[in-house]
Amino acid sequence: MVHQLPIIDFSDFENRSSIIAQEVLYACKTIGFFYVVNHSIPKEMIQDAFSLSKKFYDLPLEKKEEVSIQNNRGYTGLFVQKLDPDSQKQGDHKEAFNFGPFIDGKYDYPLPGVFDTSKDQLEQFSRACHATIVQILETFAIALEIPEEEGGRDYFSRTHNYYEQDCAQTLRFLKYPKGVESTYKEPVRAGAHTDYGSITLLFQKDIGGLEVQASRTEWISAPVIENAILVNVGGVFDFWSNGLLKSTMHRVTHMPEHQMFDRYSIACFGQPTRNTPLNAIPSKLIPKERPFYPEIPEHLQDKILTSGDYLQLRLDAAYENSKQTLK
Ligand SMILES: O=C(O)CCC(=O)C(=O)O
Ligand SMILES: [Fe+2]
Repeated sequence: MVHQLPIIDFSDFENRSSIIAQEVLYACKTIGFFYVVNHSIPKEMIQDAFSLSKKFYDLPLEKKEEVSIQNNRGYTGLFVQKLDPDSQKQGDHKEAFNFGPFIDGKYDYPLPGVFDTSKDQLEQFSRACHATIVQILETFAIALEIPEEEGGRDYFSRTHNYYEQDCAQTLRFLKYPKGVESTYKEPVRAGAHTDYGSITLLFQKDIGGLEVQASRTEWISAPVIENAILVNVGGVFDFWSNGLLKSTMHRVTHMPEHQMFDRYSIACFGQPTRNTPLNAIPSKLIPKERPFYPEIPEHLQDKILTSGDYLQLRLDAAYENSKQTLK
């Protein structure tokens, strides 16, 4: 069993890519989570994103509700999302705002004024996240030894083109408001779940609370590590790789400091463009047989799903009362 999440150094990426790729593959075959240090997203850019997030959450509720979630973009209030519908009575005790991509300052979903006036900053951050996701996708292709004629190290990253019309990357600002114990009775603040996309980047600020499932019965903490990005494999990759890359359950639990302090985090969910078929990956390391995936209906288990099909199945399960149709 893994007792601590691995920390992988991405410095000098071009020269060290094959060593980094082996470390990433090992982490993803075992616990499915790792921290990246010496990544290429400037510290100030991350701090500025957190400041912007706070500015939005400080708005009155009515203002936030004017941009309520539609097509998986926009604001979700407290208790709306239920990440673990089988065991949660109430929804998650958190607020979230989902952004899609920004293309040269343009976006096609409702944005409140605080974000619209900072759209250049948001675009830079969203693209910096995308660049880091691309690096990680390259490490997958290198470690899986995808043949050159199949696309080599670009095999996965070419399906995540930021410029494509249907680029589905989701950037998400999260807030877990302080003082929860008195009003909220669930044992967790965000239910146990696996992510839906390909790769998730998570930025935590000051306050921990995230836990990762290390075995059937044990959870280990994923503490805040200064200047590190926490990375995990999402459901798309677990399914696409026939279970080689693990999309591991995680949750946000109560911690004593949550009484006194709001917890902010930022997630960026990489997602292959929606029409990407999740068909056999050309690598001898990929298992031939696909394991059973409980989140996929019986009749679709052996079918080649597209990335969009997969995402829609997961969204249907998570937002039981407000259907999030993808465009
Ligand atoms: O807020 C966190 O630390 C985790 C959020 C998360 O797991 C998610 O939104 O999928
Ligand atoms: Fe998650």
